[in-house]
Amino acid sequence: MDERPQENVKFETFTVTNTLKDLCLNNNSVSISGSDSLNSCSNNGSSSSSSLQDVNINKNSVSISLCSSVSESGNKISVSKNAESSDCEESEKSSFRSFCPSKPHKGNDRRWDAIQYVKGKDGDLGLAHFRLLKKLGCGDIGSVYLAELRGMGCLFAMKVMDKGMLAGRKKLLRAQTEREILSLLDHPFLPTLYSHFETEKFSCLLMEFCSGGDLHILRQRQPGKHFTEPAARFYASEVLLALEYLHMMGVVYRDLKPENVLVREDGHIMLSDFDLSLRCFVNPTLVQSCSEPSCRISSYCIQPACIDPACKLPVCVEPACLQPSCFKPRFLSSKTTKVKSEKTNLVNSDSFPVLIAEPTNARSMSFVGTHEYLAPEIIRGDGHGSAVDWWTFGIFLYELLLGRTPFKGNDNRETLFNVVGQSLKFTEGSSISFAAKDLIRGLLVKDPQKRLGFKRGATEIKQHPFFESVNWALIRSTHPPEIPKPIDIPLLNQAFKSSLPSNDKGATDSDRSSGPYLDFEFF
Ligand SMILES: Nc1ncnc2c1ncn2[C@@H]1O[C@H](COP(=O)(O)OP(=O)(O)OP(=O)(O)O)[C@@H](O)[C@H]1O
Repeated sequence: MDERPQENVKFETFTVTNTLKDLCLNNNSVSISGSDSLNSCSNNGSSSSSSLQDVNINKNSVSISLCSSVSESGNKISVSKNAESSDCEESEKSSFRSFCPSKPHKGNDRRWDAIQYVKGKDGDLGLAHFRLLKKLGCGDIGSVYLAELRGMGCLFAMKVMDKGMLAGRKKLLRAQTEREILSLLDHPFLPTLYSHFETEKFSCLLMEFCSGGDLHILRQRQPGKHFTEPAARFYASEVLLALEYLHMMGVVYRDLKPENVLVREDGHIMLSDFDLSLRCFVNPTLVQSCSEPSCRISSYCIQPACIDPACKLPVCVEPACLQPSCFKPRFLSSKTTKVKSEKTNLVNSDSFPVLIAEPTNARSMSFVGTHEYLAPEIIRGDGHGSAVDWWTFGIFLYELLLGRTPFKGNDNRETLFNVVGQSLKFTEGSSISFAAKDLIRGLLVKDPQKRLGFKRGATEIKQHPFFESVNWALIRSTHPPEIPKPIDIPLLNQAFKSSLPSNDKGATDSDRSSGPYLDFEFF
């Protein structure tokens, strides 16, 4: 199996956060509720110019020297190594119906009900409520286990993080960011955070379990180690919808790669791993878009529209044009006047309302991602926004279709130089369609402002001929290219028992999991 080096790089300078709790769009109204918080922001638009001067990378460390006029300082550098399920037993207990206002799409999910039932019965959740069946994998900030909620027959993926380790390795903020982002999400192709609980030693996230492995593993199993075009289109279109939703929620994902795209038991995907994501300020702005005279009123802002807390913009809504065809919700910052006016022009040139939800003005100077997937603007240290996700989407599609990434060098340093300086090439004789190549070329444009998706976000990409056959509204009903084998819980239980050390074989489940100091490494 071809292994990608498991390092992610992270060079963090600042984080702008936003808590957009709920964005609700329907035919007649746009309503946004939530609270914005600016946790720490030392750069919101200050000019910066950097060039890659020297990059030294070895197995365990990354050091980057930037010839830079970026004024932010105090930078931290850290290098990281790197189903929808029917598994719940139908039981009387699950007739307990939970109300989940923050995740309206989970209303009929039995796992919610099971969790609520146990919480209602026992108070808070704890490790003793679960039987850990298997270690699914291990990331930079924790290990993920397949966990069964005792007596309910529901499977979950439980991410367990050692709080001492997080504090010692200064990863508390990463863990907190991931948790905050997970708790915002309610989308079919993104993970559901069912619960979070703490023990004295561990912080545990309870998420949906994906039984189909990840797309990296699945790709290796394909003939020629690449997907057919219809299969690649299927996975890419679901990922695109997930990215679109994330951008709407003010999250720039920044870590797209096949390893982070998990396959649910129904064959649809789930994007995972948010600890490198950037939360940024989203500024929903209603912009007129129709040419009817009644709509010729300037932009509407429905929330103060500035990253800078000192900026006091009026809250204004002009009711005369609150018709569905008359506005487009946009997320724009007052800091990027040029971008804003370009976008407004673009919006006005369209005849149909289009949802565009791009925090393209968000700027981070962090050096994060996986080398082969890093966008040129991240490597150059130019500052980056949501367009990095469209770059990584291009690399992702290339890898699904061709079985390798386009700029891979002999080592990480060469890879980074290739990303910045080498032009895109397709393997001689590769049989991918013109539409696929054209889409990849549009996405892998080195200048983020000229990249497909920069101006109108996912909408622009969805309209590309490569996706012509995709019915976006019914994508969840599309038959996936592959459906994983169902999980055999009794077999897992048996494997779990035989994996116990011999002197533990007589121990009951409750013996093993009741204490707060459960040793997670015994698997
Ligand atoms: N919901 C899930 N269902 C099934 N397997 C999962 C799930 N979440 C994570 N995994 C598995 O657990 C492994 C560890 O995941 P985790 O998100 O902690 O770290 P990672 O993806 O390796 O990256 P990082 O180091 O950046 O956190 C993954 O490789 C994945 O295979």
